[in-house]
Amino acid sequence: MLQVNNLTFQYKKQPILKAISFSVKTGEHFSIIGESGSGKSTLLKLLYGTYDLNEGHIFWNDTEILGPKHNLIVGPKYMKYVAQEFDLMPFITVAENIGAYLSNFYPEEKQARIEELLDVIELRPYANIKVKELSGGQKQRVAIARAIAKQPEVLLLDEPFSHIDNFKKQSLRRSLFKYLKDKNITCIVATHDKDDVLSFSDHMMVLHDAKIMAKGTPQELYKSPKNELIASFFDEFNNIENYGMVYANQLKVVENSNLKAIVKSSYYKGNYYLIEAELDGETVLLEHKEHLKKGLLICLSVLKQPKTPFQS
Ligand SMILES: Nc1ncnc2c1ncn2[C@@H]1O[C@H](COP(=O)(O)OP(=O)(O)OP(=O)(O)O)[C@@H](O)[C@H]1O
Repeated sequence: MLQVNNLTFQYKKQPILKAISFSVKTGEHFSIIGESGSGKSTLLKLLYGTYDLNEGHIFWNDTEILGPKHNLIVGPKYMKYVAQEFDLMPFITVAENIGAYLSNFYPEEKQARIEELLDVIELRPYANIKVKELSGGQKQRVAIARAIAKQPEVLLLDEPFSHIDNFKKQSLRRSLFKYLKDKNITCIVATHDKDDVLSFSDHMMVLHDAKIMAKGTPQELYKSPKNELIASFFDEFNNIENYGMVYANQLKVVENSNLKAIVKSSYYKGNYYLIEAELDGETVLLEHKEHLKKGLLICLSVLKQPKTPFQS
């Protein structure tokens, strides 16, 4: 288990992270989300032992993870960290980069392992291409494969698919996260992408103002977002009187109701349209299966229980 107790850190005067405590069980997939600059990358770097903490402790099982004051080489052996700037060897091939830290003692096993990893990152046809000839997204995939080559106990991923196109992203994400679960590798992901979180994370945490704003399972945070920042991570939402935060997919067009709105715009989204409408002088967003004409009067129904008087 990874245990973070009361971690506080500042690069200069301003604290970046204050009194952060959380734990991640072995084999769990844990996501860290938060706005740009909220300290996600910094936290991953601290978990890797890149800097000394100002206060607090980090443990992996019974071993404390300590910073450079205590270690000549940053990064414990059982942990791998894939940073946003992946640091590969450009003049050797994809296969050689992936195998860089694997022992040459058993060449057949090494080859088999490289091939297994090439499949995980879906880059088998590029095995013999030099890394300098790859695109940014392909390099990112090689960096991930190299990090898992020696089967770490803990993998830290910073925006792991940020350079990868939408054509590949979905299948690669499933393939990598399934591989990590199968191997019981604890995985901590800093991300801006709800698709990295919703289907894969066991738990997640939101960083804001140097603190933990919320923690829970993706289902808990999605179903009852504590505030607008959290709701906006997951989806388009509205703030509707008596109901609070209502996702666009919880607002439906019905034959008749007291909620009457005028359509302003329809945005094609593939299997639905995102409709922008005006309700009591406020803009609301809803999902609808068809395009609706600008100026159309529609009646809306909220697929959510109204708030009780005690809810905020
Ligand atoms: N090496 C550094 N020296 C000084 N300040 C830094 C350093 N690295 C990051 N910061 C500052 O720390 C804060 C948190 O940065 P960090 O990169 O951890 O945020 P983040 O949540 O990962 O952002 P993003 O989502 O944009 O990657 C920012 O205000 C940033 O300017």
